[in-house]
Amino acid sequence: MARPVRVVVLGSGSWGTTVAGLAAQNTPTLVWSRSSDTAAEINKEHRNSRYLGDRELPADLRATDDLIEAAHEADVLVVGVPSHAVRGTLDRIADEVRAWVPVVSLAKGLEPGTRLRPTEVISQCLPGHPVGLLAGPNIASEIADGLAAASVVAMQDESVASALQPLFASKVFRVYRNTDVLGCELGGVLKNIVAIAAGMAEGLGVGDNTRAMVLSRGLAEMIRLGVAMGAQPRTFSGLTGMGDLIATCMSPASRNRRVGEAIARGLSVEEAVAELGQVAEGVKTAPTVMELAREYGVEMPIAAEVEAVVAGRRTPTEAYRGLRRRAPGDEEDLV
Ligand SMILES: NC(=O)C1=CN([C@@H]2O[C@H](COP(=O)(O)OP(=O)(O)OC[C@H]3O[C@@H](n4cnc5c(N)ncnc54)[C@H](O)[C@@H]3O)[C@@H](O)[C@H]2O)C=CC1
Ligand SMILES: O=C(CO)COP(=O)(O)O
Repeated sequence: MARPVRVVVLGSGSWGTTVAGLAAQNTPTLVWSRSSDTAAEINKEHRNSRYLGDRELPADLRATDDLIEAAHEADVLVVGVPSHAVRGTLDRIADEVRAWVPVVSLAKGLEPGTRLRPTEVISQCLPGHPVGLLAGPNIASEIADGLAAASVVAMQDESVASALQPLFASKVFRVYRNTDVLGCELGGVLKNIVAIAAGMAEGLGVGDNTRAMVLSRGLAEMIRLGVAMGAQPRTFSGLTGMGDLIATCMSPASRNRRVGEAIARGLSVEEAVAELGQVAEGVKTAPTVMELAREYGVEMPIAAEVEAVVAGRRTPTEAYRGLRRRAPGDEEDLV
């Protein structure tokens, strides 16, 4: 009998640990943590208190602080570190991962400097491997609590995607497939910036109509840049686009939204990020997205205001005033 597929997740933050917990219910799974204390806590107490509080993890989820050991074990490699850490982590194991092992990114940001998406960074570090991502409206704490949700494995090769789906799925976690890797990945990246705007709106005490305007016009910006870069417009009305945008903008647990709210309360960006103690990818990604918007010649007024706020050039109140300066054009003009 063939031995089961072994999943290895790199990164033991809130989402890396949660995805490892999902996989461990289906197949032998190992999570790598750069913290030996966290690895020991997962192994001995089946918890990751720093990121997931008292939530109990599957007893057979194993953890290690040895990156090389983790790389050797992988039949499927899941990259769950933040976008800025993907290259540094994978460079250390480029010669250790077996050829053809599929690699699945969880990261929702862009690499600062290169402007590359995480799957592009992965392809540079691990050439020749099938590379894709798992994304959707997936607030980690809710999924760790066992609440129902859905996600998407995006891979160019549908047969690899089909093989990956059951590794992460459960009765309450539905995993779809999509071959539009670019569109799915950009959805997760861009919604974080709109979520910072939604958080600022929350902190400023706006009404529901304003919230809905930020989401809808934010989605229009996501589609505009995505299509200019070559993504399928339809992808943005699915789980990885509108779905993730709604979850992240609405959830008080979203780190990006919380950063926006904290800035509107008067904290500096640095103070807001420090208060959070977890990654809010939209903060680092906003300037990179505006570079892409300029390169592709697309207008992204909401993202531009968010970028100005995180760079300290505007207050949230000024940013919302700034949005009013632009004359409304044709609503259908998405591209
Ligand atoms: N938390 C969530 O609900 C979701 C998060 N994501 C995405 O997943 C990615 C990971 O996020 P989280 O687990 O939530 O972050 P987190 O802030 O909870 O944890 C980050 C993890 O990465 C590790 N890390 C940070 N810098 C590192 C470095 N230079 N080298 C190695 N390890 C490093 C930290 O020690 C920690 O274990 C992000 O791109 C995020 O946008 C995607 C879906 C849901
Ligand atoms: O991507 C997420 C939900 O799908 C998590 O969003 P935050 O990083 O804002 O918490």
